[in-house]
Amino acid sequence: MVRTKKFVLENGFTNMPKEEDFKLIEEDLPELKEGEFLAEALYLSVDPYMRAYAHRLKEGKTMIGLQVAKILKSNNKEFTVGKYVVGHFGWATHTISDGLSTNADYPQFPYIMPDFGQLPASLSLGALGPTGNTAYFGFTEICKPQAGETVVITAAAGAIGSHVGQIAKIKGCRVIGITGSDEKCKWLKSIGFDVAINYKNSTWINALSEATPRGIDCYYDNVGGEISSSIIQRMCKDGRVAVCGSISSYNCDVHSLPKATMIQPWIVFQQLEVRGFVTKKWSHRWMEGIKENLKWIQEGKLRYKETVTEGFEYMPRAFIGLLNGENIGKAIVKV
Ligand SMILES: NC(=O)C1=CN([C@@H]2O[C@H](COP(=O)(O)OP(=O)(O)OC[C@H]3O[C@@H](n4cnc5c(N)ncnc54)[C@H](OP(=O)(O)O)[C@@H]3O)[C@@H](O)[C@H]2O)C=CC1
Ligand SMILES: C/C=C/C(C)=O
Repeated sequence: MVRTKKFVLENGFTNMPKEEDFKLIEEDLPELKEGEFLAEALYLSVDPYMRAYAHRLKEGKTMIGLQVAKILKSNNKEFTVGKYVVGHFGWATHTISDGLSTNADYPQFPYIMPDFGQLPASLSLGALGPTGNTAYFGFTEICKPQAGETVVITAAAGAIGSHVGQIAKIKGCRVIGITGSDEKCKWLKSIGFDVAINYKNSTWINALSEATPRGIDCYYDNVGGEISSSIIQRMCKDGRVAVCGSISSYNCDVHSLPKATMIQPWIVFQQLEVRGFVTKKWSHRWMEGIKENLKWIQEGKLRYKETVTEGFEYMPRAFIGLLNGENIGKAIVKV
């Protein structure tokens, strides 16, 4: 008999999630049926979408989330013992799966982790998983960057932002990152960003103007709100905006969303292409993104950083820390 620990949602979130909103419970798992396997989590991901999708979460249900897990027992020919599986198994230490989609709200099939050579399995949650693919497809397909263009990225020191910035450098662009601390700015410069600006400084817009004398060709938007309105007002004609997320709104009730300056005149007169996306759109090309990012990492062109919280019981703390901007690079939890 295997016992799993899991976090269920105790209370629906009001504004910033609190540790009391989660409850850690233990459960015995049943014996495996034909076609099933048992996996033990090694690393779990904490991500902003867990807050953005809060309206879909039900009290008493296991928190949603991706993990990479080791297969301990199996009655499934595709998922054999000893392999690592990447799956949306939620905030749980042990899972029984039949290899099919586990979550109707975020349907995605588990898959066997590709061979990363000596690189850590945790990268399957970040640079060599959804994060890397969100950066790769969202940036290359929507921003369509050209060498010499100016690219601005928000939440630039986070998992996706730092990855996008490095792809932009590979593509020959000039890259400006907007982030929330001087320490993060320093790190962005160390991985090749041309300019890094702390939006918590009251003069950040002046710094952005100085850094973009010709305007902005591509904007990879992770935050939305007033920061994005200020950036979009500096876009060049025919500029492209990839709207990846709007984290500045996630902790607000839908009835009290922050107001931001109107941007439609800039969209019209600069003839901007503004495109939202969800990475699932490129599910059919998933392994292409992973392969490309792996190649860049192996060639030394793409660096990754992880903020690792040790201990499954600290999942809520790691998640709240992410929403508070405590992470640099990808936020993960090591069981
Ligand atoms: N469209 C899609 O398919 C997907 C979209 N996303 C979205 O991408 C974005 C980045 O995600 P990810 O890289 O995983 O997370 P990050 O690693 O970037 O972590 C979130 C960061 O957001 C910043 N932040 C938090 N609150 C605010 C705020 N009010 N204003 C400005 N910045 C804030 C913080 O950094 P700082 O110190 O700089 O403030 C924090 O570290 C999110 O919006 C997420 O929802 C993610 C996955 C898939
Ligand atoms: C699939 C992820 C979506 C967001 C908004 O994070």
